[in-house]
Amino acid sequence: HWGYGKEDGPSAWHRQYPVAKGNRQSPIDIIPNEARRDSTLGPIFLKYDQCRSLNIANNGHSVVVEFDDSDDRSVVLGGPLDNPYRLKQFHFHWGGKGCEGSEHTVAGVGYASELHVVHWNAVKYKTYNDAAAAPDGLAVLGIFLELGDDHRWLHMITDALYTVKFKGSATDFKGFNPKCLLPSSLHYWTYLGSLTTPPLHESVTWIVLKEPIVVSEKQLGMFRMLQFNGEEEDQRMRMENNFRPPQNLKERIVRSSN
Ligand SMILES: Nc1nnc(SCC(=O)Nc2ccc(S(N)(=O)=O)cc2)s1
Ligand SMILES: [Zn+2]
Repeated sequence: HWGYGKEDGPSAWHRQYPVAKGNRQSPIDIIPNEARRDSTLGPIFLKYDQCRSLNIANNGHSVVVEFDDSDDRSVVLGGPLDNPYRLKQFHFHWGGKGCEGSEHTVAGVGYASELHVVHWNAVKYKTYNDAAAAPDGLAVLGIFLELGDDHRWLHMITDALYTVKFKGSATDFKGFNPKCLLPSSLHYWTYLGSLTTPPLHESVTWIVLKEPIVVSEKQLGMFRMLQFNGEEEDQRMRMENNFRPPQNLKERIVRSSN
């Protein structure tokens, strides 16, 4: 199975997932000076007030908070999107102590971590899995985390991490609204890309926010108590450095909101 180690990591994924060498792979290095300012790109709107979080889980690659996506109660719309996209889940990618950990980089510089808020096009597709394999199926909001003071709301996530230490564990996680994890500005870069983990489907309209949120090293360190392995496995592997490095931009352009 795929992972982030030497043998099963990003450089090996192409063997089982040939699309890894495709023309719209993610993440990428975003070069602000080369992004095209597009006046037709309007603001994005995040309608999360009615969102219903369900659980928090360790899927062996990251920690994921899932939402009830049985109706259009919470969606992202506007910006580059032709339809509203339904909130499905969010998860994180991070590094080792003091190392970089984001997936997208900005002019070659990485952040300590990156939050991905995953939405799917329920107007055009019947199920999430159908959408996840379609070129306009997903919209993922990328938010950079940089190190500084404690984030006032992240403790709601880090306080729950001990309950999902091992791969395959999940616990109830109700009443969490990801709005509390947003920066003050919703200015963004956008480009057409892919899932950043297998199956690497080229189905994502990426919306990467320019402004990072600030979390403390202590808070980010709590994520490293998670393990890639299941409770019953002998080999204990700390969950860290679960990020794919930037991929070739190929024939794509990155657009910038105003
Ligand atoms: N046959 C299939 N396997 N897996 C799927 S879709 C599962 C899924 O949601 N994967 C997923 C992978 C990466 C990302 S990410 N890091 O946000 O690009 C989001 C989501 S369809
Ligand atoms: Zn992700």
